Amino acid sequence: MESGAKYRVVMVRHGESEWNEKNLFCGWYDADLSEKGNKEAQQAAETLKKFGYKFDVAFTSVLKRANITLDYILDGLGQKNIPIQKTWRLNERHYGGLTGLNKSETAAKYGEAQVQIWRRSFDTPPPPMDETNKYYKEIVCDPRYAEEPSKEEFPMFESLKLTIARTLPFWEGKIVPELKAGKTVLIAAHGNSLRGIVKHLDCISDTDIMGLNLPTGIPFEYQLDDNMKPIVSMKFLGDEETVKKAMEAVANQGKAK
Ligand SMILES: O=C(O)[C@H](O)COP(=O)(O)O
Repeated sequence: MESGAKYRVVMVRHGESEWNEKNLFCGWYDADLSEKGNKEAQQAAETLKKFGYKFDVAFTSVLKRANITLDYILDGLGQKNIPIQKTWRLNERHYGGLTGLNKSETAAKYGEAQVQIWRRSFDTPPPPMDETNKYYKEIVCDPRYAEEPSKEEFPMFESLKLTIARTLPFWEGKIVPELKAGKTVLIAAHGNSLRGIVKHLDCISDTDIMGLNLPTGIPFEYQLDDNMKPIVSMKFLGDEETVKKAMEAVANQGKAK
């Protein structure tokens, strides 16, 4: 590790999902990985193996696109026996009433600027999901949420600010203690739940966070000092050009065709 660094955590956004492929707002809908997403997850395992990563504990959401990505990675590393904690607090941001809509069609209807605000602003939430949304029942009545979140906590929409409000307590309460215990941590989660953690670690402003798009399936590392401050920040394990192109592709999902 770099000098002054004490803790290492690797984060990875799930591989491309079938709804990413169709360019649909996904959020808490439990989309599967696309064929490309499976391959991205397998490539992530190969990359992490090449760099010799050995994880002690992993964290993921309760959504299968992240869980399958994690499974591919741990399987590829031969580390499937490490403890895994799954939590709704690492779920993707809840896209509310936009869930299931096509991002380009939504940009054509409401304007690219409005879609950019819904996708990337800090504290402007999407419109709420209500019972007329095709996916309302499937999400709200999902047995995986029987215990938590509580009825009061169960989101019908989330801004990044609201997402951070439920992700950060888990980071501080469950992930940081593992790091302080000397564990190397792997987090397989989602574009916006990870944007929230990154915003916190790097103290990114509410304005500057609008410019961050995380690519699918490319792991990135943080090395943190004793005060959890980054010594190494968002170091992607992939060549710069590939990462840049992948980030641009995510940004362009919000363009009207
Ligand atoms: O939930 C989704 O639609 C994606 O996984 C993340 O979408 P975004 O890049 O539009 O925020």
